[in-house]
Amino acid sequence: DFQKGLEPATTTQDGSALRILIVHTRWNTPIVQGLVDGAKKTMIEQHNVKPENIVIESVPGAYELPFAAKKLLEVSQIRAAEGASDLIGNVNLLDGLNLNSPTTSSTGTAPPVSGGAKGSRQAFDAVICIGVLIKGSTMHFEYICEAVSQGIMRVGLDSGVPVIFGVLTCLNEEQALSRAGLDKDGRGHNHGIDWGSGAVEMALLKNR
Ligand SMILES: O=c1[nH]c(NC[C@H](O)[C@H](O)[C@H](O)CO)c([N+](=O)[O-])c(=O)[nH]1
Repeated sequence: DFQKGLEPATTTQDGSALRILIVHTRWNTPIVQGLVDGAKKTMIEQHNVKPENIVIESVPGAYELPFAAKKLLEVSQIRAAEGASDLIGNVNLLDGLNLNSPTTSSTGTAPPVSGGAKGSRQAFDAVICIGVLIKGSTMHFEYICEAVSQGIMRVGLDSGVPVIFGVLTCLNEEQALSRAGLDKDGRGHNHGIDWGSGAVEMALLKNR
């Protein structure tokens, strides 16, 4: 069982250049929202991730998390490559980088990343998949937990982008509330905090 103080110690890291995707489910929404808020707040306040560089998407349930993470990662990587090709498209080999072109900034880097989820061309540096599975009276829970954990691991390994497993697999609602820091006696710990720190740490490791 979770014992306070055993979670991984985290120091502040420089997340200021990172773009992070959070995909969350629409099951057990008050608990999921607490976890999402914990991850987002930690990334912004402790690790200096820019709010406009945190993109939040939702899916019906935990079983949909791996597909959404895979798909949204792919789209972000294609858009980033398009951005780079726009830049390359403006290189006039005869006289070097055409710095007068409207699509390159004075430093000849890719077009300035316009803030916000839709406009940015920066690929995601990490994904956090957040969901809450609570056991019912059938084996449905076991099958989903296994499929989702294997699926999320596979997206990370296949894409080369770290995907944080932010899925609580609980035997009852009390366990879930405690792990989102929403339990009445306040003895719990919001695991979203650890997932936010983990996403920044693994994104920086990917970018080394
Ligand atoms: O996110 C969850 N999805 C759940 N089921 C839905 C599943 O994730 C898929 O959305 C559904 O099977 C359609 O693919 C849950 N339960 O069934 O208990 C649950 O607790 N949490």
